[in-house]
Amino acid sequence: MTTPARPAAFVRRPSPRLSEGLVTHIERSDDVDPDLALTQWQGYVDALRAAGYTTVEVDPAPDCPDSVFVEDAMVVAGDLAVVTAPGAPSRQPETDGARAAAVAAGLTVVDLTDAPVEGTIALDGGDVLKVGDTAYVGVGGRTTEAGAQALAHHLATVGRTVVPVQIRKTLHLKSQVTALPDGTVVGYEPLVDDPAAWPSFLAVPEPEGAHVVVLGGQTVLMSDQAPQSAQLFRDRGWEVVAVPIGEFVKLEGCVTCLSVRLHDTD
Ligand SMILES: NC(=O)NCCC[C@H](N)C(=O)O
Repeated sequence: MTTPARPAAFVRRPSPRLSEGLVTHIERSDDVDPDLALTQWQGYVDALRAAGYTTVEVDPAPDCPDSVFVEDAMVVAGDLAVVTAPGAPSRQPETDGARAAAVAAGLTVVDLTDAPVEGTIALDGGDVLKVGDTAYVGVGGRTTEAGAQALAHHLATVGRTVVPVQIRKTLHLKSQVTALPDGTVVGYEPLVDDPAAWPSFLAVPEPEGAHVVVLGGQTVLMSDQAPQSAQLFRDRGWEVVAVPIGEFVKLEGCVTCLSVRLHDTD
């Protein structure tokens, strides 16, 4: 019997300029603590490792305040890494390090913009929610229609289908919904554009309960600021690992955006 390969995840150390990161749908906080952010980031990385992940550090980008949100720079499906075209100009330099890390990891690497699509191609990885062979792509914030079409072009090569979803209420699609291991989509209803659009939707009682990272098997990783949602998930049979990520939430981040998991669910 062969030993299954350990799952892997890309992470990126926070920039010392984290407090200058973008905020769009929330008030800017004046008390982002870079030391606490680094401690929380290390705790998040440790939680991935404790769940059996090998973590691979993308080279830091100290001049890019939002670079810790590495998920936005790359979409991985199977062995394919699509280097994104971030919708915010200040985040576009983040993709060079992401591309280098994906090449070094031996993935097949393509650029999102290298697709036969008309119009402005922009897409953040935070807008891509993978559930089975479907990638739901949030359009309307950082991601354009052309960006979703370009991703569809690339993901078709690995047998994935893109379903565009219009978003208005949050920065990214995965700021409003993510999926449990069985594909149930979870979201905090006041921030979900259209709960009825999801085939299987579970409302959670806290905003931060909407964000889960599937760690494989029965386990999800989430913020420690959503204890009632965590209990709801436990009651449904899932194991929950909860971590403090408050300094990143102040910059409109969540658990999903702090890593790129090299497996097919989010
Ligand atoms: N995928 C994510 O949820 N990314 C969070 C990005 C937050 C960052 N401050 C931004 O506005 O781009």
